[in-house]
Amino acid sequence: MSYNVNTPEGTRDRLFAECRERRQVQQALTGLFRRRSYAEVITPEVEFYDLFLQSGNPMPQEAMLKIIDRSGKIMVMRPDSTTPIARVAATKLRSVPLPQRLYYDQTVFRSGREHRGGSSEIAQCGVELIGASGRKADLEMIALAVDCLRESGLERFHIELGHVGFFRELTARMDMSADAVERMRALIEGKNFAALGDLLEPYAGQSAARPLRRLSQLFGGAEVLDEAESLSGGSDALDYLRDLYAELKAAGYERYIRFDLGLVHQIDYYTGVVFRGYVEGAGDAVLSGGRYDKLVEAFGRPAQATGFAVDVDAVASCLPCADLPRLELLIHFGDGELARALAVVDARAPGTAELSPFRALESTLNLAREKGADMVLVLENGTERLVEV
Ligand SMILES: N[C@@H](Cc1c[nH]c[nH+]1)C(=O)O
Repeated sequence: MSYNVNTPEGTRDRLFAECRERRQVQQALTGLFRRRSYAEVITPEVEFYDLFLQSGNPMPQEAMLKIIDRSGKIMVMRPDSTTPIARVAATKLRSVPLPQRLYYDQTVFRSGREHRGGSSEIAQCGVELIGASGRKADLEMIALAVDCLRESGLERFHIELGHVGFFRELTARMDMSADAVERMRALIEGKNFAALGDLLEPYAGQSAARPLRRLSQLFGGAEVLDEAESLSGGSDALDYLRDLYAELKAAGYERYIRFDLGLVHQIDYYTGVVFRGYVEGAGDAVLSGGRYDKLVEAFGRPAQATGFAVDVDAVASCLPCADLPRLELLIHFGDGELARALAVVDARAPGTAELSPFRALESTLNLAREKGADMVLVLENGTERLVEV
């Protein structure tokens, strides 16, 4: 393998149309965030590893890309934006009144996604609503998640709502080690029905074993709340989801909302409603978020919060391909004609005209043929003429 020509695993060059599509989605999302009064923050690309241990691990430590600095400290390429933003809200923005609405447009780095064809560099646009608890803040966030995907140009998508409290309520009723609960969480998250059944086998006599076993299959329309209710015998988390649904329905968001009670999330900091956005026909989530009421407090400022991030490239890949402009005109200009030549380029649609670097007109004409341009504009001694290629 040559290190000169290959990029590291999980990374790649992105060219032309892909860049345009990414920018288009970023513009749509950040425009919407600003309209809803979110202000931008940019956090460092490299952070101390310890930062991410502050309130549980947001992800397995082997997923973080590590760097050792000069003094031997372990640093990581930003694996998540929510944790650094919680740090900022609790420190630099400590005296700014709550709630704070913050947004970001930055990359996170997570390795281990390569084997599924995924990238280690994930361009995210996200929001954090810090210092707001309860249903109004959750409703604002879920409505914004729907509006984001609509604003990006997607039509066939939905947001799946879950609640980590439901899983917690059920596991609290189980006599089970913390380790087994964690293993169970991973199996539910991965919708690994068979292994989940095996894990729960020895606990079959306990009352919450049956709903836990069904958890990874409890997804779909609002009817899954009824099924979950009859399996579990009722739960505060389910009542809360029902209440949110009624309000979202009244606001016209009903067609975008589904439920997945098996959404028990790998990221550790969630404490309440969690949600993911899916585009029909595409496998992985394009949006992910939820309520995290303890993370900001871990940095010294009690503040309940909620937020989400959009995977910009995942959204872009679901949109129709952007048409790249075609070069139509080359400009062949003589001495003293630079300003006029640039004025012609600037006046035309971007990407449709460019300057020829050659002195001889014949070379410019050859270049025009090679690049497929239709015309050459010759600017010489204050005159201009068009030459067909
Ligand atoms: N940081 C989360 C998304 C999120 C933002 N706020 C809350 N959750 C992620 O990358 O999946």
